Amino acid sequence: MFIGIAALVLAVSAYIYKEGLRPHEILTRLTSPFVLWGFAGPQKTITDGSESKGSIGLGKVKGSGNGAAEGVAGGYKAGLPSRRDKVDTVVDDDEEEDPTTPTAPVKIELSIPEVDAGVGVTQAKKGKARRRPVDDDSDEDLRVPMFPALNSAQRASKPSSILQAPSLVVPGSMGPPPLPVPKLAGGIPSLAPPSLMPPPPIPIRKPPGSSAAANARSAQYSRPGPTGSSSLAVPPSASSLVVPPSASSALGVPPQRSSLQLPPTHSQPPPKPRQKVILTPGHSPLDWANHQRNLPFVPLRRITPSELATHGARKNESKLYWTVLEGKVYDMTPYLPYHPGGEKELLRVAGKDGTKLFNLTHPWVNWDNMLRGCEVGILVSENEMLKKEVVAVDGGADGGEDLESMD
Ligand code: HEM
Repeated sequence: MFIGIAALVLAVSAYIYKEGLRPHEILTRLTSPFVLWGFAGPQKTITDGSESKGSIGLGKVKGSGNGAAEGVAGGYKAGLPSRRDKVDTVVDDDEEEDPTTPTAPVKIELSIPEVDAGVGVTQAKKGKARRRPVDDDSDEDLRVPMFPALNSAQRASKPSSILQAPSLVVPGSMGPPPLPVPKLAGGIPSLAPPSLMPPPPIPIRKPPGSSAAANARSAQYSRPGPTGSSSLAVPPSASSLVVPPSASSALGVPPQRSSLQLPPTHSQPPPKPRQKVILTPGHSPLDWANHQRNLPFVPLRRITPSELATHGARKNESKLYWTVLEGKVYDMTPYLPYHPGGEKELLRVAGKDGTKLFNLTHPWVNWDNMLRGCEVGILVSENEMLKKEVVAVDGGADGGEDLESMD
């Protein structure tokens, strides 16, 4: 008895050492037969003759052909030949043990719900036992096939992490069902996790003669064309795209008339090209400002149109050129070389009233300030000259005149 127990302990120890089991795995393997047998009732037993690598129960086999076996305290020990083909019936703990039957360790697989095709199954029930046909080579290999099979579709569809997790895989038990794999509309399984949304459908070109729904779907993704009813469509007659006449003339393109465009107006004459002359050195506007300040004082006097005419461009013996701007007579002779428009233009108004022409040419020019030192008098009629003698009174530094004293 003692020797038997010692041998049993040694065998178990040797098996544990060989398998490299951890303590919790040993407890799991020891307790699973009890739990499964006691609460789950009869279990299927695979007797495909594979080598024992799955769960191991410790039990005794009753006899060698009568089908009585005690599957609670036995199991195949490492190195022992398989006796599964001798096991006909698996009985419960409460079944009476036949003392005459030699006990032998038997591997009893308790938690294999299904097996692959071609594997013999013995389904044990309490008090009864049914046996399915078993392969003849079950003596040599009692190994429990892993479920699902290595080449099954279920294993291929499972994440490898689930199958490899030791806490989730109970030897001899069925694994979790495969995770649902979302499929696309075309039947192609998606590789994305099920929590993520599938990508949007690929827009399909509208084939001619397709249905109305397909037309609406394709119109959602298609670019609006000129014939579409979208608000972004460009109207066929876009007058805003017509090149304006000014730009087209500059580019040398004939202008395109549109019904919304105003007709071209020619109310204003084309601008006159500038006629600035190249002034001689020392005759810039700044030079004139300095030169005007140094001009000698000239007493103002009454000047008649006849006298003004003697200071014109022609038949001018004095070579002094006068002009009238708004009633004031100016001797523009010193300004001639400083005039940006040239002497010729300035002499056009010599000996006469030049107000109108001056304002037509450059009304922005402050002539009163520019010609302050050139003023010689005021323009009076011939009748007024005959009445009174004009006497120049004011001879100040700024060239001002006392017009009251002239009267
Ligand atoms: C008598 C007093 C006049 C004074 C003080 C005067 C003064 C000036 C000044 C300061 C400018 C330069 C304007 C600028 O750069 O914007 C100018 C330009 C010119 N002036 Fe006179 N001017 C006088 C009379 C005249 C007259 C009578 C004519 C002849 C019609 C004339 C014809 C011009 C022309 C053609 C220019 C060139 C305009 C241009 O730059 O495009 N000016 N003048």
